[in-house]
Amino acid sequence: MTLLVSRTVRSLLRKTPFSTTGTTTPIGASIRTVTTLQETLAAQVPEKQKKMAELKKSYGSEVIGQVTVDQCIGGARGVKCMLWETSNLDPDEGIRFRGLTIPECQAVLPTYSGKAGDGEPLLESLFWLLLTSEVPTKEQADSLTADLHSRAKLPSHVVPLLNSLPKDMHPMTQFTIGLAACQTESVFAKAYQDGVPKNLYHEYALEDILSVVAKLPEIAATIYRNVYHDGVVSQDTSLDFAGNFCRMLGYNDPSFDELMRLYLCIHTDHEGGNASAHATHLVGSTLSDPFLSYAAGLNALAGPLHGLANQEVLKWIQELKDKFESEGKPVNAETITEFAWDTLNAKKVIPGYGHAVLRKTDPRYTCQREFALKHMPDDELFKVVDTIYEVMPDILKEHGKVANPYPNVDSHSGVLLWHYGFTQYQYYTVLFGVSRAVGGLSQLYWDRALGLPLERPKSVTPEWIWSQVQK
Ligand SMILES: CC(=O)SCCNC(=O)CCNC(=O)[C@H](O)C(C)(C)COP(=O)(O)OP(=O)(O)OC[C@H]1O[C@@H](n2cnc3c(N)ncnc32)[C@H](O)[C@@H]1OP(=O)(O)O
Ligand SMILES: O=C([O-])CC(=O)C(=O)O
Repeated sequence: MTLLVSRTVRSLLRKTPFSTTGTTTPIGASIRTVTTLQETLAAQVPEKQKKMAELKKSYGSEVIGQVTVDQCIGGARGVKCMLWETSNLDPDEGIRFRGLTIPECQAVLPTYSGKAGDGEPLLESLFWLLLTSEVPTKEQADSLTADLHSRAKLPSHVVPLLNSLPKDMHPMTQFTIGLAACQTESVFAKAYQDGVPKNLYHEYALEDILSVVAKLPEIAATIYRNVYHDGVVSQDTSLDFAGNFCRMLGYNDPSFDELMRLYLCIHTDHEGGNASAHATHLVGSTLSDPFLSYAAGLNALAGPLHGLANQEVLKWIQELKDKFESEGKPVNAETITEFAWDTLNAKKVIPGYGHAVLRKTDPRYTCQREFALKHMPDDELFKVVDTIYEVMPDILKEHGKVANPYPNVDSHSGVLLWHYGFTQYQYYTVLFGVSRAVGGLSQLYWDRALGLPLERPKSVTPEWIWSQVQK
């Protein structure tokens, strides 16, 4: 540790990649006593680059899969064609972040109180884990909190731009506009224009990645306060990222802070193939900077088959309640079953159910259910969600089409927010978007550090497929 600390101090005295003055300003605050994120990563990069070169040189021509016509036409399900460092998704077990399941993360990652297991992990802890594959100390997580707070200020043109947007523009549209407008701050884009060599791209990418994650809460909170409240965003930077974000949104309840920590952690990453992560990775592979790359990710997240499903779930539940309450009927297993069949017979999807990879209940659903059992066991909407869970898998099995009849993350997140008075469900996907940046952009760092190339798979025409299958 002593050795590492002195190396940290030495490295702080080098010229930072984004310094325009050539001075020896240290990179952040409170980092002299801990090994910083930047240093941890800098120490890992050469070894990872070496391993990657070795993998390519020794095994580059090994076959790891094949592609069927179904997969080619059917959205590339199961095709192994993307490298993803930060997490892996097992169809039965669900997500592992750098090898750790959600309960394992909850057991080992630093929390707000400082004690692992005492409350939900800090988003900063998970960000550190995803980037470095190491569990940080509380001091390291705190140093990242300080670094993110120090980068949070938006460029002066962004809040006026957000204020000028129509209040009925969807919050996700406003969110991508706000983020794209922050791209004026990209040090990666500037470095590229200045001709920086490619072996240094990842250093500039990291600067942008931290800045994007840091700036998202204020963009998100400005939209929320503008659309639903008075437009005023307050802050409390003595808190962690999630706690401060709750204050910015206008919530001041330690239990809601804990929910936000859980929410932000579990939505970060879901391996690489999901649409928002994939879009970020794809756009980043053109050497578009992290601001623009993640704006692409947000646009993917805004689709109802992906992140927007969380708003659709709440809408579905409200419509269900309205229908049966107006008919003087209770919301129970029987009426939910009736409403589900109405939805399916109208050829619409049941939002929050099914998954492209998972084949069991999403562990992100399970941990949210556990949060509800602990914090709001008697909540009316939680009971509705629980009853939906009792009946829906059998309905979907009987329907006979879905590969996975079980709930995904979006099925539960909304009712937890609703319990705390956060009822503006059109906004819910923005919260998802604040979180997904952490996973998608952690990978983007490694994309640049490992020198991954432009992504450009081969497309084929239907005629070509016919010619192949009829050979
Ligand atoms: C964070 C996330 O992105 S999690 C996913 C959030 N999205 C949702 O909850 C929306 C509802 N779910 C769905 O639409 C799907 O399950 C998806 C998009 C998540 C996965 O899609 P796929 O991998 O194609 O699912 P699957 O192989 O099971 O689809 C087979 C058929 O079942 C249908 N199906 C799948 N899930 C559902 C559902 N929840 N309700 C009704 N039908 C469904 C599909 O539309 C498809 O129908 P088709 O043959 O007429 O085209
Ligand atoms: O993995 C997927 O395809 C969708 C999903 O659950 C996520 O992105 O969180």
